[in-house]
Amino acid sequence: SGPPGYAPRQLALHAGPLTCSLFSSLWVSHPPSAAGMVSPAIALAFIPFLVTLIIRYRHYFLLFYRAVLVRRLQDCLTGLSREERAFRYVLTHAIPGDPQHILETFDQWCYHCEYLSNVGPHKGKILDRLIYENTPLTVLELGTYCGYATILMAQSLPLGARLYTVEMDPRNAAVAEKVIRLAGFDEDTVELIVGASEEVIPQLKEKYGLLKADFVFMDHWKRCYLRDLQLLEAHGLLLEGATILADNVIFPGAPHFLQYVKTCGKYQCKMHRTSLEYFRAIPDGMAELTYTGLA
Ligand SMILES: C[S@@+](CC[C@H](N)C(=O)[O-])C[C@H]1O[C@@H](n2cnc3c(N)ncnc32)[C@H](O)[C@@H]1O
Repeated sequence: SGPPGYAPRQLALHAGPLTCSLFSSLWVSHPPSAAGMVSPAIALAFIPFLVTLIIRYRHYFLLFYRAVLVRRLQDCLTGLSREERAFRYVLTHAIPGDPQHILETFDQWCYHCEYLSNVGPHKGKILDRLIYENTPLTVLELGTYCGYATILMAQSLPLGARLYTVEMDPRNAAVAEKVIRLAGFDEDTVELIVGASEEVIPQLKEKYGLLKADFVFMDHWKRCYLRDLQLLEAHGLLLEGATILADNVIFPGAPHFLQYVKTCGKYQCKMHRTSLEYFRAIPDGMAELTYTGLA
């Protein structure tokens, strides 16, 4: 799951070299006139290129439209953040105390109203299955957002297990706190920590009593994945055999993180190829790691 702004970045990555070479060849053969005007013939020559670009990357344009443009417009019109708007919808449509119904209500909102970067129903199944198979007692989530994945995991935890979830944005954390309590999870089961992961991780043992995690869900900013995994290792917070599930490693991607986990010798890696939350046409993946404690 990723924040708005990914679509243009992804587009620039794909379209950049092609656009540049096209522009530079046109520049050489037809430099702009003194008035700085591009001739209509050259402008016309671009139309097929633009149409091809739009068709090829239509799903990324749609993502940009829904995640950025609609969001900005609604923010101005309502004076609320989109996460607060989603919470209002959930509050009026979901059954309190029923986590599954709350998740489905979020999904309805995301498919029919506005885009949210929850893990979503398809990748959610992978997460749910791993929690079910591993029966972890101590779970750490990095990036709570609205609490979607938090309640998805919490509902499958074995009795006596504890989930710590870390969110740095206080507005998102306020929404998540309400969602988690609406779903019926108390502070003994789910503890929401408001702060940036790089500050919270070093304090997990002493301040929060998290000695070692046997399941980690990484779903915050992708550029933080590698740094935070190494922080977890350095502070001895990973139990041998722990599972780490990292979302969005294909879109928007976390190449340095993937390179590290594949080469450092401390992890067994498996890739779950899937699609971006609420966008079946955009490929994405989740990396499942098993910490061997070696190397
Ligand atoms: C993709 S959303 C998380 C989605 C959530 N896991 C779910 O599936 O419902 C990413 C969230 O991570 C938070 N975040 C990003 N970097 C962070 C960091 N370094 N520490 C804590 N939270 C972070 C953002 O504020 C955002 O709310």
